Amino acid sequence: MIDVRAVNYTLQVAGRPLHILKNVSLQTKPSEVVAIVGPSGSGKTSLLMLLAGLERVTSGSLAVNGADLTALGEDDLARFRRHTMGIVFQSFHLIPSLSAIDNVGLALEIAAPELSQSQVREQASAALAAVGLAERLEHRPTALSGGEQQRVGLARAMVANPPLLLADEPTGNLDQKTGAMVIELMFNLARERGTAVVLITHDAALAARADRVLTMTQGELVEAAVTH
Ligand SMILES: Nc1ncnc2c1ncn2[C@@H]1O[C@H](COP(=O)(O)OP(=O)(O)OP(=O)(O)O)[C@@H](O)[C@H]1O
Repeated sequence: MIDVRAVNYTLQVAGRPLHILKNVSLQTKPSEVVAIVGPSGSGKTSLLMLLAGLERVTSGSLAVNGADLTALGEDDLARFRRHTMGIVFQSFHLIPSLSAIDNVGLALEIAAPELSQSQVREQASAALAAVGLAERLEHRPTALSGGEQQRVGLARAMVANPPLLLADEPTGNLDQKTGAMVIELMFNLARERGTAVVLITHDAALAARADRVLTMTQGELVEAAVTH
């Protein structure tokens, strides 16, 4: 699913190079659930941004689902993102003026413009039911709890059935119990559908539920433990 080899990622900050990722390699299989842990500022989000095609590597190779992201232009990258991955963020990033079903429906429309309005509603509604929110379809984000908002975020990321789910501290804004529930849901959905997952978390207990745990330390990625 993911094939990252000898990736370096360097930004120029105040005229000086900042080496954010150093010789990072990572190979994952389809359906594999990988957790990345590590201290704040170690480069975890930067790696996710590269995997999402939202930033570009400085050197090295990076392929996702068979596509060489270093060779794609911006339009192809955008198309690739729409069809290949769902992304869940720490701060939910829902559109405040839209109901839960419209937040999810909009993502589906973008990924699958050929669908009719009624198909979009039907599939968005099913995606929300899959995260336990069948009774909250018309709620706007402000009328939902944090855990519910993140479940909408998860439904939005999964509604087009992407082969890869990227999650950047999806429980970071939730209390421990709610966070554990959202992760449980995410892992269950991913396993049911064979979705590969790359999850960034500060929570070692949540990370331990993944197939593999890797640790990022000062821009270097190492395999931490085999959990199963
Ligand atoms: N656009 C940028 N300009 C300057 N520095 C940056 C930029 N993006 C990232 N950095 C720096 O690169 C380092 C890695 O950042 P990154 O967000 O990847 O870390 P992280 O491991 O995800 O941290 P956290 O757990 O706190 O989210 C940090 O020191 C950060 O300040």
